[in-house]
Amino acid sequence: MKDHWYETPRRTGYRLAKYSEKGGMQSGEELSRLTVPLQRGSVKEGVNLHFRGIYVQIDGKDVLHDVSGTVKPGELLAVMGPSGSGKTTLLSVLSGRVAPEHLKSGEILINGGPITKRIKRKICYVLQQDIFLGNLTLRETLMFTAMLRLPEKMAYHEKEKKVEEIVDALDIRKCLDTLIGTDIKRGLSGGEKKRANIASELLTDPSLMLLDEPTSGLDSSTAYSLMTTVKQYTEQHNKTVVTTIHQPSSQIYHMFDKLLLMADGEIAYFGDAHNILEFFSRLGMQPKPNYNPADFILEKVKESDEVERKIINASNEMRKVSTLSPLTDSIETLSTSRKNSTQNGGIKTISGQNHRNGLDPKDVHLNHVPNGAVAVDMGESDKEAKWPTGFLTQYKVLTQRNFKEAKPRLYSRLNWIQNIAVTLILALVWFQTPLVEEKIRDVSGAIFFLITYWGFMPMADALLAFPSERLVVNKERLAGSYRLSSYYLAKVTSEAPLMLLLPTFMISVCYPMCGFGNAAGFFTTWSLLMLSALTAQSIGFFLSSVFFNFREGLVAVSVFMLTNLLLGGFYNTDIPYWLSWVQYLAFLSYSFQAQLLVHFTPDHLYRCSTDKSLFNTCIAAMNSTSAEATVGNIGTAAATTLSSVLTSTAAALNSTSEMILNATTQATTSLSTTSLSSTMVANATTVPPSLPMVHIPPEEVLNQLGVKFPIWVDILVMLGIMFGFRYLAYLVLRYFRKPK
Ligand SMILES: Nc1ncnc2c1ncn2[C@@H]1O[C@H](COP(=O)(O)OP(=O)(O)OP(=O)(O)O)[C@@H](O)[C@H]1O
Repeated sequence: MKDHWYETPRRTGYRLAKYSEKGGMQSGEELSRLTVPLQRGSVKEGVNLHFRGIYVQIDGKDVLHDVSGTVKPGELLAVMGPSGSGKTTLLSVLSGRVAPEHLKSGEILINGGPITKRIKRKICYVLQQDIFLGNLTLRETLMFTAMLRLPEKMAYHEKEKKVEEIVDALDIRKCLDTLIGTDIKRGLSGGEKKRANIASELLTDPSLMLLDEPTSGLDSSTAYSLMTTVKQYTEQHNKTVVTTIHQPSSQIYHMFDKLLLMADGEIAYFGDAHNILEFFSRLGMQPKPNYNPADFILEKVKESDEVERKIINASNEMRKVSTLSPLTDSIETLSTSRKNSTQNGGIKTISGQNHRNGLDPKDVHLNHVPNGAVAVDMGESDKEAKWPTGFLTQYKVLTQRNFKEAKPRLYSRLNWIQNIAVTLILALVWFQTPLVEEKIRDVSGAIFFLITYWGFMPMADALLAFPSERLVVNKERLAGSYRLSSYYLAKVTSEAPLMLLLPTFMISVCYPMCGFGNAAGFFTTWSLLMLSALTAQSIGFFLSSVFFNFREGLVAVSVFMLTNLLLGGFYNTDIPYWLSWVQYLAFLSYSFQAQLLVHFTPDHLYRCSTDKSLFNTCIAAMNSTSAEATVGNIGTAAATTLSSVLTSTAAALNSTSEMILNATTQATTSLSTTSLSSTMVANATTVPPSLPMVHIPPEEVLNQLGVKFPIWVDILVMLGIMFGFRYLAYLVLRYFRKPK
């Protein structure tokens, strides 16, 4: 074996520090220079990455066991190994995303310094899955990323230019206006998505790029073209790239500068990728001529446990020799002598060069400059803001992005069809409902339906709010793109107007068609319906933050709504005392009562029933009408008697005088008329004769319908529930849904 392991960067003019298994260092005076030289001031350089002795244990199993390596600017390190050998875990460790309880030990140096929180944010980590918001186009995706992750002071047109450059570099210009796509809606192809994934990470111009399986799922020519692009980008822009890869073609394999072969969490080889066959041949393992080296080494590692052990042992031997070399000695000395080794996200990080220069690791940080790579500053206090953009910019950009993303979800064709159908049924069934006592129950039924429907719908819609974009938000939060608070506020702000359009449509059609009131009444009814829908949405947000699984969330919404309905006093007024308190928590009950209060008002009176009424005012009016009718009956009887007396007197006197005859005729006529009237009055004792137009006082209707509180109490309670649940959802996201 010849030269391998560490060498100082060509670009910085340092001499090669070569080691051989036999002889150790051949040119070692630069051993102290493990990294790119760091000078005071801003030095636009690449990043040297060193990791050493990484141990990761998950559930008692050693996932990574003493893994070490190094990569320089302009180099492409491939991490290969059978499935489950720990490749992804290693990338997670390098990006600082492994839980502290799993990372038992290890050191990671970036340019000889520790990975501070800010440096961590400058490392681009392209995940294996292509995580995007599917309803945005590629251009929108990249522009929103640029707006969020590039410095605020960078002009908009510069950000556009940057996007254009990256799009060209990755050859995805032709699909700039194509939707990313979802499971249902087709969009970018697999290869385009991979490029888009890398493009969105490259926007921040990271110096260290960690790519997890960038070619998985791609056909060989797409994979080759993608890796060619990555290789060119690495060299041209002096990037340091670590990529995991499963089974590269030989063409792709030859692009790698270094290879880290993993087997069962251990190193089976680390060194120059082109020396791998030599390493295997020294172990007596020769590939057939023209055999793909990648296939060969993976086959060997997987051949049997003994072969795997033999390869690992040989690799360890090779590393031992290297450990004796002055270079690694030097690392050792540095690591042990370090006074200020720091703990960062579970990763023990040490400062190398900086300490020797008498500088504190805290003073080493990476600054992003718009057009260059990472600028390594030393000796200056860390003045860089924690976030690339301010709260307001984040809020504005995220609101716009969410508005675009949520619109297709909330205004899907299915949603419109459903709502138009329900609106039509409601408007036709309750069409021009007359304002009579018999219709009070019907109208309150319509109100109840409206608030229940607009209780359930926003709640169920909100269930998808967080789970649908959880992966994107987690990825962006881990990359330090924005604050959770700005995301959350943007989310609730942008979804509110979107959600309110459909109930507004429904109430605007139904209110006049059903004859529910005048314009003033419409406004208050609409406002209360919106408040109710927003309250329901808040509960949905909360449930969505708790249950990331949609099915579980749907069950939670159903249980919540049914509890509201069953214990809210709508169906049963005789709720057991130990459960009766629940009705005071039922938001539907407040919403319903508020709607009743604005509907049954003095401007919108209902007429008493002409049959049996339930309302005191109507009963009293009915009774007084009956009494009047009885008094009239008595008068008629007296007239009849008088007429009879007159008639009989006339007959008795046998008077033929005209006057008396006239009187008799008049009396007879009067008798027949009176008899008719008497019959009518007799019938009116059960049905009053024309009951005067009596209206039911609204308070009697409200009392009858069980309204308990004044409207301001209902509104206050709904506002309380709305803000309370929104805040609870935020707390859940912040403390229980931290991205890992
Ligand atoms: N969170 C976890 N809980 C339990 N086991 C885990 C966890 N993460 C990783 N492992 C285990 O660690 C081992 C290495 O996993 P890792 O994903 O790093 O492998 P890999 O080489 O990237 O595999 P692949 O090539 O299939 O993606 C596997 O055995 C895996 O089951």
